[in-house]
Amino acid sequence: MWQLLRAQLWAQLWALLWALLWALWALLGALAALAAASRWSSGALQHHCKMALYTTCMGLVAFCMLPACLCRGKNVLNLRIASRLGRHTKRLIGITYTSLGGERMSGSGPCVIVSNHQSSLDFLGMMEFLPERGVLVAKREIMLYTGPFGLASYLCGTLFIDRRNPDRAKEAVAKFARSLRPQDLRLWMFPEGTRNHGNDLLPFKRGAFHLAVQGQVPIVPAVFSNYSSFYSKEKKIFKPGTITLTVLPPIPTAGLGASDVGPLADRVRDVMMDVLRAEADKSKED
Ligand SMILES: CCCCCCCCCCCCCC(=O)SCCNC(=O)CCNC(=O)[C@H](O)C(C)(C)COP(=O)(O)OP(=O)(O)OC[C@H]1O[C@@H](n2cnc3c(N)ncnc32)[C@H](O)[C@@H]1OP(=O)(O)O
Ligand SMILES: CCCCCCCC/C=C\CCCCCCCC(=O)OC[C@@H](O)COP(=O)(O)O
Repeated sequence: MWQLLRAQLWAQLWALLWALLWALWALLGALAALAAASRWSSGALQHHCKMALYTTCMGLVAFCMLPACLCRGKNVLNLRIASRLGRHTKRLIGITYTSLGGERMSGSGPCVIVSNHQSSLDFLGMMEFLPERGVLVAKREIMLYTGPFGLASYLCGTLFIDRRNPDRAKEAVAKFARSLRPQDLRLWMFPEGTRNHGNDLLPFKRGAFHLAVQGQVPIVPAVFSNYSSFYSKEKKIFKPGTITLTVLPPIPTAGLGASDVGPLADRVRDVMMDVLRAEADKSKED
């Protein structure tokens, strides 16, 4: 009797899971079709469809990688799975990536990569260019409030920052800095600390630079080209377009201490601003 009940329960669970998967599949197909069709209709519809498609794909990737991640446990190698699966989403939403100096990402050994942050699309850029043993920094809310994505981000060894508690954030940074060299990590961080849609850079937070100095690893500055001409959350546009990541030569931190962090951050911000300015001048000429 009990065995029959258990078998029935399993059968129901499987049926539910299959129904869920089919529903998701149908949802993805519908969103992709709408995103493609909306090319000829209002920009806002296209924006919403593509964003929904992007978020659903990332959620789905997170969901699908969970069994493998749970078996391996918390490990930065799990992020490779997200990168290999997640990067194909670019085709569905019409984004092409190119890079200049991309070989510097993995070639520099353990390092802190700092890049500008224009929108949530940058997560896709990170998946595209993720170096070997890459690991990300994220606000704590991502782990707490994004379901399977949050759990996957935890299992990928992400460094979570509690922005409402800077002392705790600094402690987490100092602890992580000690593992950069021993674990051969390339930590990718947004020194602006939040999204910035403009064609400039916000003042830099200091965490990334303390991390590099404490861990005695170089800083690798990387600049996503400004894509506000084809993607804008405010203007509700999301047309096809190309994003270029320019990776600059590593800036060493060997021998630097806490008092050097300010000038180091200013220097890195300056070289990144130069890239954005040069790109803006070039697109004016074209
Ligand atoms: C498919 C699914 C898979 C899942 C994959 C993974 C998903 C991941 C998602 C990825 C997408 C993610 C998307 C996202 O989530 S984007 C948001 C990500 N957040 C960040 O990247 C955080 C950036 N913020 C910082 O780095 C801040 O500096 C922190 C938070 C650390 C401190 O905040 P605070 O407000 O305090 O910062 P301040 O910089 O104004 O500095 C103030 C003073 O403190 C000094 N100070 C600073 N730091 C340190 C330190 N460490 N040791 C000693 N001192 C330190 C500093 O020198 C200054 O002093 P002085 O110099 O003026 O005397
Ligand atoms: C079974 C699957 C069901 C699907 C459900 C979908 C759930 C997926 C949830 C989340 C996917 C999000 C993917 C994009 C991640 C990008 C993160 C990001 O860019 O966060 C913003 C942060 O930088 C700065 O935030 P603030 O502007 O400072 O505040």
